[in-house]
Amino acid sequence: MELQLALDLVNIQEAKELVNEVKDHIDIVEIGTPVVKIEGLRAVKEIKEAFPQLKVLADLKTMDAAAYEVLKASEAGADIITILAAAEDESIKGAVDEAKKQGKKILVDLIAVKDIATRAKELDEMGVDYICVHTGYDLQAVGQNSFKDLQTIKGVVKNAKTAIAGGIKLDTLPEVIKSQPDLVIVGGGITGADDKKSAAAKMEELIKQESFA
Ligand SMILES: O=C(CO)[C@H](O)[C@H](O)COP(=O)(O)O
Repeated sequence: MELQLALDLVNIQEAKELVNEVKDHIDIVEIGTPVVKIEGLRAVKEIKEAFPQLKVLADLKTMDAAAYEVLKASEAGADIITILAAAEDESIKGAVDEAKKQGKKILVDLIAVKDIATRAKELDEMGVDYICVHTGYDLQAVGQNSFKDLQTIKGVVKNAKTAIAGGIKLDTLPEVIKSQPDLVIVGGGITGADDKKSAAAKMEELIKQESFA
């Protein structure tokens, strides 16, 4: 099980400072969708150059022109690129094919998909690398989370790795870990903590304990 730090509400300099603080306790740095929109793929490039030991995920949430966007993010240094599960199958397949050519991975985000079991099964058959359940900020604000959705996709996904994102904090991480996702994505649970290094270290510890249990 890996831990991904999601950076959504920062500029490139702030991103570098945050990663520097927690770099020993995370596996993947996510350049969040708002960061890519505001700073461009330059954010991916600069973080990969500054922290080559970490994998970098570009959270493009691609909906169309998938192969081209995967190519550009790959050229910027991304190791993993995201596409929306709601995209056309042709887009998903284009993303998967381009990622294979570039030696990169595709994470598909199920945000806003209603029948996640059916879509997760289809995505799995299309050869994506990760399938992620995700409660975005706007649904977190009305008290929702993706913990049950994770169990649902674990029941149908046979090949891809499973991931979960959306409002995960230190106190809810044990419940998430029980469902054994391959990847846990945490933004505010680390970036909003008074002691970010300690929050990331405690999360890493919980994940390690469970992985070896
Ligand atoms: O993709 C995102 C928002 O669309 C976030 O990166 C993801 O939800 C993780 O952040 P947080 O833990 O703060 O919810």
